[in-house]
Amino acid sequence: MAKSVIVNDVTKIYKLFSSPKERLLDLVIPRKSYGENFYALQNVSFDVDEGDIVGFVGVNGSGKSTLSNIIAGVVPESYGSVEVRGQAAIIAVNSGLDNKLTGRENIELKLLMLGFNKKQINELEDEIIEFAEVEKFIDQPVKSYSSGMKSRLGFAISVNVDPDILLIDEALSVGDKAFAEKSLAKMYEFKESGKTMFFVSHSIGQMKKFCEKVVWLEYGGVKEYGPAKEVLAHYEEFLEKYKKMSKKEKQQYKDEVTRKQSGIEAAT
Ligand SMILES: Nc1ncnc2c1ncn2[C@@H]1O[C@H](COP(=O)(O)OP(=O)(O)OP(=O)(O)O)[C@@H](O)[C@H]1O
Repeated sequence: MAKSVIVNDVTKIYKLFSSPKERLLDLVIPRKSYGENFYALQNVSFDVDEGDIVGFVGVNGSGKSTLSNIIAGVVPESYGSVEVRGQAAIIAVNSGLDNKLTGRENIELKLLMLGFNKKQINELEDEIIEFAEVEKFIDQPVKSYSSGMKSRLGFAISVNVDPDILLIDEALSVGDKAFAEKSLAKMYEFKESGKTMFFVSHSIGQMKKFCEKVVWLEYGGVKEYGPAKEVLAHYEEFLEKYKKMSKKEKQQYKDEVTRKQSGIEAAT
């Protein structure tokens, strides 16, 4: 089976600044001393076959969105590499639309960036507008849209460009029931056509229904990767325990995991 995505030792570092002044200083005189390095992902490796449907699970802040955005090419990795065969498109709750532009301008910009020509854009535009159900508002700036409208438009653009790889980040949790059903039908179409899909959701039920494999992320590292049934069973077991932990115990657990990830063993 041909590989569709190879994630090779990917690390993502965000710089955390203590003040806007520090951020500015870092821009003017970039020095290591400005800002603190925060590891959102650390040495993440796994690969995915063509046609696989892969879920990302993990508690809040474990790096699911960062990883999806890196695979989609929206966010650059700091170290490591991601090989992607074909065109990837991401659908996210935060739909990646430019608020200052109108809906139509956003469609055109996104399609231009994906390499479509004027004729193809004209053909696709109406389909996208109709799918998103935003006909009346398409020439208004996106900042005037409701969050449901924004996510419908983001979803419509991503699925209608017919990408080889589709990443869906919590996108099914917004919008009304009718749109969610329409979106799900579109995703099943993708599944049937044998395309690779990534799926981020806090709903284990949705994961079970949809995914064949699951990557369990824990504070930026891969805790487990394998058949969905197996990994989700382990993750559910963990969640039961995690939910019962106090804030202090959660912090201790996080410290222990991140210490192991960075290769520093406890002194005792
Ligand atoms: N632009 C950024 N600058 C600084 N830190 C960031 C940035 N984006 C994400 N992070 C941090 O990186 C970590 C991973 O975030 P990410 O959104 O990928 O996690 P997640 O698993 O998708 O979380 P959630 O389930 O809450 O959506 C978090 O601690 C987050 O605060």
